[in-house]
Amino acid sequence: MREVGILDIGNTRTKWGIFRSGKLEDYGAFNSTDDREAWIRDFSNPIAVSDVSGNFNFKLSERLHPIDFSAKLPVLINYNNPERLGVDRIANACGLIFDYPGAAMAIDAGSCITYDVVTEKGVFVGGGITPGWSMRLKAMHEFTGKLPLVNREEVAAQFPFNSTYDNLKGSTFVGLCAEITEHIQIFKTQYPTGKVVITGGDAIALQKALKSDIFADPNLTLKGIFNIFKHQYA
Ligand SMILES: Nc1ncnc2c1ncn2[C@@H]1O[C@H](COP(=O)(O)OP(=O)(O)O)[C@@H](O)[C@H]1O
Ligand SMILES: CC(C)(COP(=O)(O)O)[C@@H](O)C(=O)NCCC(=O)O
Ligand SMILES: [K+]
Repeated sequence: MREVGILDIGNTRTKWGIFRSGKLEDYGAFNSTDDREAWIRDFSNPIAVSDVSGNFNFKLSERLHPIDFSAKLPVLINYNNPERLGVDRIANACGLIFDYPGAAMAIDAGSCITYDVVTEKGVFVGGGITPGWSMRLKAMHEFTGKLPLVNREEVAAQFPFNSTYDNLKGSTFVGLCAEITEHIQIFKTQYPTGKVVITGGDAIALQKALKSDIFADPNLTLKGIFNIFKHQYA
């Protein structure tokens, strides 16, 4: 297993990674499905795939291996309906287990925000799911007659915000940060020495704004998929 490719197919973007001798050496995100297909065609080694979009064609190449959640995993799963659990969330749990020993929580700020908690004994015990940053802004535009589509960015202004754009932008951001901070606080009450790791497309922007002491690890899911693949095929 000198070289392994990884695909993390989310509901917004597909992220890719290449591990050589167990180390993530190259990574990125595709701009289109055509780019993704070309990458798969050109990659000559096994490719481990996590797909939560549900519309990826695994028949494109025989080098594609869906990570199999009914097979052995480096994490134990304690979830009422494990058959529905997002594979990206299990991958995040498996990323935590190897790189952040002890109790830990992954916050994956992607299309949705997921909270994934792993105990010190290496058991995934659930977490939470809420709408992601872009999804919140898109929803207000789509489900109203008059609200504009606003870019996700922080506002320099303070509450009370003074224009339509800043009302949407500013309070969405205040709400997002408050929600994440509250989840971290609850987690810390239950696991006082637990580590918190933020990942996903919005991780860096959010880490900067959050006052809590948390790690940003944008490649946590890629590393978790690799850990699972290694566990199942090595
Ligand atoms: N270049 C980008 N294209 C699209 N979304 C981006 C980009 N950079 C950051 N984002 C933000 O990241 C989110 C997607 O994060 P990602 O972790 O890729 O999600 P998913 O795994 O659900 O596809 C978007 O909803 C958006 O808020
Ligand atoms: C919650 C998710 C939509 C997150 O997907 P993402 O935002 O990364 O595209 C995905 O993990 C999923 O479809 N989960 C299934 C439900 C569950 O985890 O219980
Ligand atoms: K994700």
